[in-house]
Amino acid sequence: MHYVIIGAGAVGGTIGGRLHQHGHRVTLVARGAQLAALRDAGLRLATPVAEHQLAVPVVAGPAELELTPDCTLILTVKSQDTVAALDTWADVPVRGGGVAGDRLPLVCAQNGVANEPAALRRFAQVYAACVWLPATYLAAGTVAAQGHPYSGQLQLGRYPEPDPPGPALEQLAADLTGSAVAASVRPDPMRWKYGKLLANLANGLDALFDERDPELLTQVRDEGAAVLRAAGTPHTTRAEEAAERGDRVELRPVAGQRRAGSSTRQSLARGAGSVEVDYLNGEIVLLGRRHGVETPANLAVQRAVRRAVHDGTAPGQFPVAEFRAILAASDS
Ligand SMILES: CC(C)(CO)C(=O)C(=O)O
Repeated sequence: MHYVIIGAGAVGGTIGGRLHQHGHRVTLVARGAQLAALRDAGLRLATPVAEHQLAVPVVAGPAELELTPDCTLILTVKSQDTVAALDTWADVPVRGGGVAGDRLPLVCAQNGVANEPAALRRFAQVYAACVWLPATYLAAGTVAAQGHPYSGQLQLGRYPEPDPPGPALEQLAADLTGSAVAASVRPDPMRWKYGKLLANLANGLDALFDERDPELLTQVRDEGAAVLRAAGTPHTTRAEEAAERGDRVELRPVAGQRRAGSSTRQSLARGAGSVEVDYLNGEIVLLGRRHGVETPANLAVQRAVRRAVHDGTAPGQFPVAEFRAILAASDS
């Protein structure tokens, strides 16, 4: 199997680096400074117990890579970049005939629940992966993965459910687990992804404020749960997720590094220009509107994070009074 990891940030870099480190064929797809650094010096993957310098092949896009029938595409870009990535890859010819969208499996290893339906417009074989993988993009070419002894945990399954998973997925789960990323094949991956969506509603708050406001956090999660109830959408519980993780993925310090917070906070910190909030708190807002449930706290988080991106606000520094005003306006 040749794993093509589209998006070489913290999650893509860790998954790709771990697979490469354990002898699997991997190509990373990167852009900008990350591409230049990876081409120049390879990937530096720091873990709680070691630092690995990995010469993982990297490309800028399909023009530099021949797709073959043994390729599995793993999408690890942020949700707001999914459609562009699908546009780039779906029509790429595969050696022997046909194009990627018809011939190759595509795994959505991303936060949120909007990627799989988008992928299904362009790819016939779509898989959902619920990813719990605490990692930090430290600098171009350098990623720290804080999970130990496994760097992360994935629940994988076919999309739409309950189609049978297929050999590519079984193989991926085995290869990941053998590469320090614990993975299991499930009949209900979207149930896991909706559960994770509720957890990820904290990402925006973590990006906005240094101090955690437990009431606000409860409010965004309660709204999320109410919306999923109204929609009749099953989701895993936090207890179920914690039990599943067990002691397989313990958070441990990586020498000299402090965890840089949620992926949304990290995007804001590096001035990424866009963040995933429309697909996290914004997904709850969308579902609330569809199902007649008010979601003022999630709407306020979505609006405030978008404003922080627009204004270039540093992570944690969003003025509380301004947030309260946005919340009051969202509540009316
Ligand atoms: C909680 C975590 C780190 C797990 O992967 C995550 O999903 C995120 O920060 O977006």
